[in-house]
Amino acid sequence: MIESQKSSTENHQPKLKVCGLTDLNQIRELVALKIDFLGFIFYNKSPRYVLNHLSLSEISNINHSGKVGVFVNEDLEKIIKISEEASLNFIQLHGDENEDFILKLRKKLKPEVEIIKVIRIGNQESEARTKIEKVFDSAQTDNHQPSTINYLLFDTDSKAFGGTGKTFDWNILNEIKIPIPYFLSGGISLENVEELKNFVKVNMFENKTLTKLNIPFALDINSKFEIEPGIKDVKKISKFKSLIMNES
Ligand SMILES: O=C(O)c1ccccc1NCC(=O)[C@H](O)[C@H](O)COP(=O)(O)O
Repeated sequence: MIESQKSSTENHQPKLKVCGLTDLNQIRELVALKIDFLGFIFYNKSPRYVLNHLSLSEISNINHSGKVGVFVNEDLEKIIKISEEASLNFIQLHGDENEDFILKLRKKLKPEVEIIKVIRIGNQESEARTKIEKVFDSAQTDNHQPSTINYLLFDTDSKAFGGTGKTFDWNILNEIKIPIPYFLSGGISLENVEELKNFVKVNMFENKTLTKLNIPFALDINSKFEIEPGIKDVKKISKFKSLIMNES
């Protein structure tokens, strides 16, 4: 984890990821707003499929250290190629990628590129727990580096994989030991800011030590801040950022 990311966890102030970007002017505005992570969808069934709008070299030329490529059950060599040609900093695996695949990917990716593994949450706490344990049992066995997966991202389960605008019951996460920093995702909007702040507060209050804190490392927003798929409402994002960072 890089230094700036550590200090954010220690301050209990979640970082912000805006996902599903397709427009260079909007990306410039979001960079000026100091958005921490910029998400690009490389899944051609998504209405936010970035390669319908931007080339890999245009993405590569965006000067930002939080460029996240989102992939769903993609071919490993294709992920490597895109990661290098678009100069991505993070790979978000949003499908059913298994431990073997993630390990192979880790070995082929540049060491500085970090992996975010998505866990899609349904209605059952026990199911969520099993999914987390499965990811970690496998990632930590044999001589695997503990850093195979750098972050988790919890999103709402759906056949579309992501970008649904639907929330899951965040309280499911309260009872689960989450061993690494995580992104909270799925239907986050201006309408649930108070609920979100409450969730973060409850977690800070109920856990005594920093290592046990279950608060999100970052919040991931997408379809609830759009005018149409891939076109963001930057004013709305700016308002959300102020509210969540207690700036207003
Ligand atoms: O956004 C998409 O179209 C998408 C499609 C397939 C897989 C992932 C996708 N998005 C990835 C994200 O990280 C989204 O931000 C996340 O699913 C939350 O989206 P939303 O519920 O719309 O806030």
